[in-house]
Amino acid sequence: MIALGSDHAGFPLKEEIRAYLDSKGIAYKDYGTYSCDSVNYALFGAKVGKAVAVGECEKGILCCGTGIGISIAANKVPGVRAACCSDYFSAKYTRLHNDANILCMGARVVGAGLALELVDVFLNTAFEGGRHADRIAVFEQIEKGEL
Ligand SMILES: O=C(CO)[C@H](O)[C@H](O)[C@H](O)COP(=O)(O)O
Repeated sequence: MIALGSDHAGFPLKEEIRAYLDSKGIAYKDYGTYSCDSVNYALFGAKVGKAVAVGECEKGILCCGTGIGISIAANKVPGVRAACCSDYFSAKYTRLHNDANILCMGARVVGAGLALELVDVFLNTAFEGGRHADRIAVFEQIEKGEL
């Protein structure tokens, strides 16, 4: 199950992604927003972040104008590794090396064509583990205030 979320700026891109997931038969839960009316991106970053952190959803996809504000919000939730990406290489390697669990994109940065490629590689690339797992373990220490 994929958690989807956006603010008003990201809403049109979220709709494109929703249609793409439907076409691929990929299950998702849409945490809003549901229109272009102005809203605060942080609320939706938090909703999707929590859904992923508690295991209600395996991964998340978030969109705002730049992808940055909503990624900052999601990353405040312990257990979230949200990556704001606008190129294919980053979307792939944030899975391989960072085990990112939320992909964030800017609807004012990337077009729908590229965004769907990023979604595809993000959802279909497995974490490499090994030395990268040791590095990710340090995130947890940071979250616990040990570092
Ligand atoms: O948080 C952001 C910047 O990282 C997002 O791009 C928002 O979507 C943006 O700030 C919203 O701007 P608006 O002028 O209120 O539409």
